[in-house]
Amino acid sequence: MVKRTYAILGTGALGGFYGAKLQKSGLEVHYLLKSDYQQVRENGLIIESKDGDFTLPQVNAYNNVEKMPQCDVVIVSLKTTQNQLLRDLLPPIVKDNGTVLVLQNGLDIEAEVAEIVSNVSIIGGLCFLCSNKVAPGHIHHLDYGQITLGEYTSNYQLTGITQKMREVTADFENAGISIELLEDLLLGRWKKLVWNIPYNGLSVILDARTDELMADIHTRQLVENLMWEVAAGAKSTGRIIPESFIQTMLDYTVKMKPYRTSMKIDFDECRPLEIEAIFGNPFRKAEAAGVYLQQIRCLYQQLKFLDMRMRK
Ligand SMILES: NC(=O)C1=CN([C@@H]2O[C@H](COP(=O)(O)OP(=O)(O)OC[C@H]3O[C@@H](n4cnc5c(N)ncnc54)[C@H](OP(=O)(O)O)[C@@H]3O)[C@@H](O)[C@H]2O)C=CC1
Ligand SMILES: CC(C)(CO)C(=O)C(=O)O
Repeated sequence: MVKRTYAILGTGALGGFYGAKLQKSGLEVHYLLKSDYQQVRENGLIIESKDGDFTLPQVNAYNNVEKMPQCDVVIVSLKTTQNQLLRDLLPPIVKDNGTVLVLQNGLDIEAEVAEIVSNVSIIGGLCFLCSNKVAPGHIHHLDYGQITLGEYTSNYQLTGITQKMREVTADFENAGISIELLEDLLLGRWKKLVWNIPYNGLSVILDARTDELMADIHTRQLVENLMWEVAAGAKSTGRIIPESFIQTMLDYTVKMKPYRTSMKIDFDECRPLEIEAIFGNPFRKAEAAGVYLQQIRCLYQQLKFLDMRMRK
């Protein structure tokens, strides 16, 4: 059987981790980098992981997509704040009839990708991962790692489990990454937002870790109210998030090790925040369906202020 080749668009905390796992399992992986290019080209990748540390002294590193070979599967793992680059980065490296696997947080990114490339399958992946890039080419995987995958079709109609989903799943599972398959990508994306909207947003605005947000009765209530509003957003697009799921997310976070969300880390390190993909797209999608997500819009407005002030 011919092995599929992979490209990683953005070799950071997430792309570096999954790419290195795929390479370690025997697949050919090509990594696009920016500031870490020289270091990674010369020294490879270091993965410090709760599942076992490993290094890849030699990797296929690039700082220009034009030099990369076309690959069967292209993993989009930039921060969504860089997605305006996809128009230039994606077309040269994805094979005709290949797959684009979007592993970013947020909503509606697959629809943006579909406007850029045609004759490819687009799969969205929700990553339940806690990983940080701690130095150039050095990734620290703290916890979790499972990915939930669903294939995108126009307007997020239900697809069932497709052949392309099964192929990607086989490669990831062979690399030791657990996969769950979804027939309804849009529902999966809304469910991931049940976590990301309250915790990412409040962690920045209130300067708090997840354990602090859960320990205080006022912030815990805020978290829960926001989760309900995400469920209302989902409902406006015809997707039902059951009450039990909200309870599961609250319980999951209470049991989690105290966690500084990725948005809080970005804020602390003065990097642009993924506000549009995680907050803007959801409230705009709901508004287009006639439902006004007041609390989420309020978080969005505060985060936009903080992001703008930080950049000044
Ligand atoms: N980290 C995690 O545990 C999780 C992350 N996610 C999501 O995954 C996505 C990626 O996040 P994460 O990996 O944490 O982010 P990182 O910032 O760690 O990684 C993004 C990488 O993209 C690189 N990059 C940026 N611009 C370019 C460019 N023009 N060419 C090549 N490389 C470029 C960055 O390089 P440089 O540093 O040089 O700018 C960086 O290494 C986000 O949407 C996030 O929300 C979802 C779940 C968990
Ligand atoms: C929920 C969490 C922290 C890990 O499961 C995550 O996936 C994220 O930061 O987006």
